[in-house]
Amino acid sequence: MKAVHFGAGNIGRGFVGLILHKAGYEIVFADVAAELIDTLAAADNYQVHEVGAQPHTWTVDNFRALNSASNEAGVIEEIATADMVTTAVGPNILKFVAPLIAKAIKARADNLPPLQVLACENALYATNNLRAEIAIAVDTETLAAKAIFANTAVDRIVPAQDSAAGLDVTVEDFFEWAIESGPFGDNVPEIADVHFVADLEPYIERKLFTVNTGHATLAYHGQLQGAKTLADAMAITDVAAEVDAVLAETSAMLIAKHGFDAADHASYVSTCIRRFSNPHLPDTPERVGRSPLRKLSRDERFISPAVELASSGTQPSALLRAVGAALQFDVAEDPESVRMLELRSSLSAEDFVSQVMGLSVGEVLYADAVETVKAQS
Ligand SMILES: NC(=O)c1ccc[n+]([C@@H]2O[C@H](COP(=O)([O-])OP(=O)(O)OC[C@H]3O[C@@H](n4cnc5c(N)ncnc54)[C@H](O)[C@@H]3O)[C@@H](O)[C@H]2O)c1
Ligand SMILES: O=P(O)(O)OC[C@@H](O)[C@@H](O)[C@H](O)[C@H](O)CO
Repeated sequence: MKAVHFGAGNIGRGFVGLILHKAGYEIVFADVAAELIDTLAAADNYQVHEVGAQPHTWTVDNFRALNSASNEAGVIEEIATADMVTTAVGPNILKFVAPLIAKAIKARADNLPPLQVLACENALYATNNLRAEIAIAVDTETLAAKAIFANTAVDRIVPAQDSAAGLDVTVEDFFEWAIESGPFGDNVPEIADVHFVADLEPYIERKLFTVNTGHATLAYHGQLQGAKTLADAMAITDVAAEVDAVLAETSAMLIAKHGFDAADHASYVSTCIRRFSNPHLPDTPERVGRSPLRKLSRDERFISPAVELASSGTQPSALLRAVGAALQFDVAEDPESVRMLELRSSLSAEDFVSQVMGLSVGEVLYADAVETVKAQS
């Protein structure tokens, strides 16, 4: 079995690559970072160090690496004959990898089973978004015959890596990968570490609105308090209280919407808090808070649950305070942070809320969001 994986970064090598390798796949990493790809192409293996209560080191081998910027044809050829193509490039990058996948689907031999396409990004239904980009270049009949699209929820904290580590990746010991089973019909892939589920929505929403909402809240409030790592931020009483408050709000929303058992959900939340506090994981507010414009958008970790709560008559006060902290995320190396600060000074609070958060005048939460932006001006 062969998988082509776009994005040989942290989650690519430390999660998708590892799990597919353990399931027996040969992996072809495709990335635009020339140095990374050259190093991977020259290596026989790399190691994944799981740190936490149950440390373990895995060796990943049986991979190749191709530069998807300078060798598009090579990547297309690999995808055309692969069983699976996965991505971990960032939700906003999917439109750049889609044309290569589209060309590969068109070139795929009729006698091969459909290509399995999975976007492993932190976003609701990222595979649907990738499919829409691919569909621009492939007719409906070919797409239906030659490809299967499955949404996924991926969960493992992989911090930015020390440059001295080379290809090796340090990751937390926890992981969870849920993939919707329906699109595969009777041919669900055999991947021991994956949880195939009939209905992904509860899993993806629980993950994004617990792990990622809590994580981002910790990063933004923690950075304002001067914390250099996420574990340090968790040790600041006021910051930890904001994380608890935000997760109490999203827990209420998730339990009401998906019918989770309250005790099971409380245990899920406690596990997240423990994961955020992992002292062996050198994670930073800059990484976890990255791309604040994406994180403040309508379908993302703050505004989506806040709208859901406000629609049912609950004031999402902690989520709005987290939004207020996010609006102050000032990291010169992060283009979205720079752009967000420019937009905050060039747009009215009302226009910022419509353009960045996707809320319309008169819509639930609109007025509170405008007040939150004004409070930071
Ligand atoms: N790191 C985590 O803890 C974590 C956990 C779950 C999900 N994710 C999600 O996984 C995705 C990747 O995150 P990451 O932390 O691994 O980031 P990363 O920056 O470490 O890796 C992204 C990789 O994508 C590559 N890339 C960028 N543009 C590309 C293109 N056009 N074609 C091919 N490759 C391209 C980059 O060069 C980089 O190597 C994001 O959507 C993120 O939300 C991350
Ligand atoms: O990747 P982002 O920017 O959407 O979010 C930053 C972190 O919260 C995220 O990468 C987590 O570490 C990950 O989602 C844990 O599964």
